[in-house]
Amino acid sequence: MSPSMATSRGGQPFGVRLAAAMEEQGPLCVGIDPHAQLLQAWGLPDSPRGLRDFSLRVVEAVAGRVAAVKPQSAFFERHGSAGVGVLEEVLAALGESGTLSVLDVKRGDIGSTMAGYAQAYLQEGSPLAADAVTLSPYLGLGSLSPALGLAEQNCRGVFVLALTSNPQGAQVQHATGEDGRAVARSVVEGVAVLNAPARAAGVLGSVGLVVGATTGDAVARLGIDLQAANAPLLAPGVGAQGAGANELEAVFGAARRNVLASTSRAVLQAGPTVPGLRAAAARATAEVRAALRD
Ligand SMILES: O=c1ccn([C@@H]2O[C@H](COP(=O)(O)O)[C@@H](O)[C@H]2O)c(=O)[nH]1
Repeated sequence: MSPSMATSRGGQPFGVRLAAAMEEQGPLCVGIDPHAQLLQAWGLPDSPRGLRDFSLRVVEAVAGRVAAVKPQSAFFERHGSAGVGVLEEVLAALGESGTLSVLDVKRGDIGSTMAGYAQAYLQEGSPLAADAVTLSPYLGLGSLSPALGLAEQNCRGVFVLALTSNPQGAQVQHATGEDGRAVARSVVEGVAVLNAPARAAGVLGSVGLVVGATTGDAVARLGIDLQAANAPLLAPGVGAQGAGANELEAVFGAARRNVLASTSRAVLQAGPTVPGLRAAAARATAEVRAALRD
């Protein structure tokens, strides 16, 4: 890591920085998901220029006002290299604003390929580096080691998919492994081991989990102890997918203080004006703060 970049994160692990941001701004992450329909609704072309206007307007509206912002890589990639260039600009703008970026790319692969992804998203100086990145453990949690190592080295974080917000996820995540544990439970327990040193130090770990706010009673039913994981819990599914305050409280229970609730369309639909977006983000923050913190 270059000394200047290390200094810019104050040498603080991602989990510590996220915990502070959630305390200060409230536990909300706003997603930047520039769907073609949203670009149209905002009166923007479905092109890299429209993508750029859209995304930088969201950054202007919410940076410094929410704990984190989560660009969805797919909506940038669909515009090819120009779209990826816009994603680089968005990540740079978030970095300059001091707002944590969570890049939603759900990467997972083997050995040297995973190391390549890790360098793309977690290496100092990479144009696509984010404060944290989403990862898929379905090639085995151990296959994520290159990303876990680089994230730790650079005070960045990861969010490992455990129980995703989509109903289809249950087919894989609720399945029982050879040891009798559900796959999702094995992932959570593996992450608990990774976060044990942070727990011993009395701070939130930097290896997070994705647990959808739409997952109903799955956490309890599968015998998952989220609190024991000492992990930041990224909770998509709030808003357009139907989850709200009640679902957040029911899904996360005693682990609710570690939750970063994530919503995209529910805020983005309030555009295209900056005040409109800001007001929607403030309403969402108040709702999730009441559910998770009060
Ligand atoms: O389990 C998951 C993991 C990621 N997502 C992503 O979050 C947003 C949700 O957008 P909304 O408009 O708030 O529904 C999107 O980028 C998904 O890919 C998820 O929904 N569930």
